[in-house]
Amino acid sequence: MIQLEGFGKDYGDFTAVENMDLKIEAGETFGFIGPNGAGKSTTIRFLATLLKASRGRGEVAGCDVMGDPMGVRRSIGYMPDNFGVYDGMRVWEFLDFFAVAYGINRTARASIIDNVLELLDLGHKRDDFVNGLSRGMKQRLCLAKTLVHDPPVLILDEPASGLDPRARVEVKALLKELRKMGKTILISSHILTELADCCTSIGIIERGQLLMHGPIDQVYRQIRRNRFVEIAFTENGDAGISILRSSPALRDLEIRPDRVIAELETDDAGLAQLLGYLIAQGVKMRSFNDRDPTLEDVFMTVTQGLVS
Ligand SMILES: Nc1ncnc2c1ncn2[C@@H]1O[C@H](COP(=O)(O)OP(=O)(O)OP(=O)(O)O)[C@@H](O)[C@H]1O
Repeated sequence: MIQLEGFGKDYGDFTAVENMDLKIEAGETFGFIGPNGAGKSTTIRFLATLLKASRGRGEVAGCDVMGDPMGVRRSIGYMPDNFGVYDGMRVWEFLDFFAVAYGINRTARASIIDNVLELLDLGHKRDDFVNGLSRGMKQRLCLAKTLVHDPPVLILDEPASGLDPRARVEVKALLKELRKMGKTILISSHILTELADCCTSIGIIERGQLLMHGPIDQVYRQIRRNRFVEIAFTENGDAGISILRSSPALRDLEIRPDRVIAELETDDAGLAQLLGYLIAQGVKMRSFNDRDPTLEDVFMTVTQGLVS
């Protein structure tokens, strides 16, 4: 549904995105993850037909991004990172304005606006002025705007940025709902955990390079050679930490007040051996938990500390 082939973008001498290949299948919710300045918005703005590529090409819903921009625009709902709402308009008028722009006739518009308002839980704000809405409500209204022409593809640039935790949870729930409706979604974020439970696939971008992408479980598996073990010591914790530090398999060690998290390049046998050794050395533990990597772990492993 979304495809990039050798996409690159330069701003003068500066290369913002290098030679990016990407394929997102229909029905996927793709999390585009990277720190500030990584090149997410540049890629997204190209896909939304707002920016020309310096090299390469892209396709959205079968339409060539540069050859058929109108086809692409009809197929996408785009939410920019810096969105604005027009002052002096009521909520329903704002949506009606975009529905008119998409050429939807008057009769259809009324029911579409009602449906979209209901989906976004904005029905009670129908007649409010948009400039009086809270940030969270404005963000939701912007999301509503992307849906009025019922596009198969949604391209959302940091839709949850600046929202409080409750509003973030609501955005995530909404994304799941939209996925169930069959939408293909590309969503960007620099907050890793934000996307962990609502994406089917992810791509990790840093300094203009897509370092890794694929189905979320595949990406996890690729880095699975590194194991993340959470250990809570009850006695001789200092000795435990020294043992971990002297292990040749240790890649990273995070020490927290109640536990440590060791990243180890080893297998099941190696972990069993380490556990046995800790016990033999008189280190007491209430847990030694080989946990699944989190999105944060994946990101740190993949970017290998290039993040400044
Ligand atoms: N119009 C422009 N002219 C010059 N440089 C630009 C322009 N737009 C973006 N850049 C640079 O290109 C790089 C990528 O920017 P981009 O906005 O795509 O990153 P991003 O991953 O979306 O970051 P953020 O999370 O901060 O939005 C940055 O170094 C940015 O400063």
